Amino acid sequence: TQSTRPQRLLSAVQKNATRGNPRSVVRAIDEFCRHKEWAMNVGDEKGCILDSIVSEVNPVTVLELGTYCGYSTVRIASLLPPNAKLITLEFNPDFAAIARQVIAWAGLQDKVQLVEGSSGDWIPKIQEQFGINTFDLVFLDHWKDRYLPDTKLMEKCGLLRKGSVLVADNVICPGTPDYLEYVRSSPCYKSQYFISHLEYTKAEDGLEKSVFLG
Ligand SMILES: O=C(NC/C=C/[C@H]1O[C@@H](n2cnc3cncnc32)[C@H](O)[C@@H]1O)c1cc([N+](=O)[O-])cc(O)c1O
Ligand SMILES: [Mg+2]
Repeated sequence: TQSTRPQRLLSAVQKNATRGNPRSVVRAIDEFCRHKEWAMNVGDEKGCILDSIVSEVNPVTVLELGTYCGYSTVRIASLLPPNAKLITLEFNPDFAAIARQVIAWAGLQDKVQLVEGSSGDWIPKIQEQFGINTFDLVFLDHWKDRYLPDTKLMEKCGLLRKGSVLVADNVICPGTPDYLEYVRSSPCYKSQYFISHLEYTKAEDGLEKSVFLG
């Protein structure tokens, strides 16, 4: 049977990356996506911006919405302090299965909890299920029309505290206009745009960093 792109991406990791070396996993995926098959990872250029924000926040609790193949999961988790936890939500079982293997190849399975399910269902259950009260950092990279409803849901569930940092991918391409309008106009957020390019292309895209003011 024909393989899927995520399966071919995983094969590239297993062939070209060193077990237990997250940087080699990130490099192998970027090489595959730049020279073989484009895939919707945050990528190397926006990834460097994401790395700098993660390092600045030095989060103990992280939530990622939309795991896909686990590229940004590995990038973020590789920068976390030893006691930190990253919860990543992915509702497509095929993508989740690939991401688990990519995360394991990087040796980061002890820092990462991949939850198979939808953000809408799981955001209200995280506190009771995982004993996490609030998130220091949230990375939004799932369906673009879910960014705003899920942000409002996180506020409602008390998952954000004064100083929590939201980082949103693709605010220009494909674009998340309603989310951008909300975080840039709401008095509850201090927002900043980091201009970059859509992964592996010359098109403009960027990350929006929004600090929740409580
Ligand atoms: O569409 C994009 N991303 C959507 C990502 C979607 C991923 O998040 C999961 N998901 C969705 N809602 C979910 C709710 N709950 C859990 N997982 C969920 C989907 O199963 C998929 O694994 C995209 C597109 C381009 N592009 O150039 O076209 C570039 C990018 O960087 C992108 O991120
Ligand atoms: Mg994206």
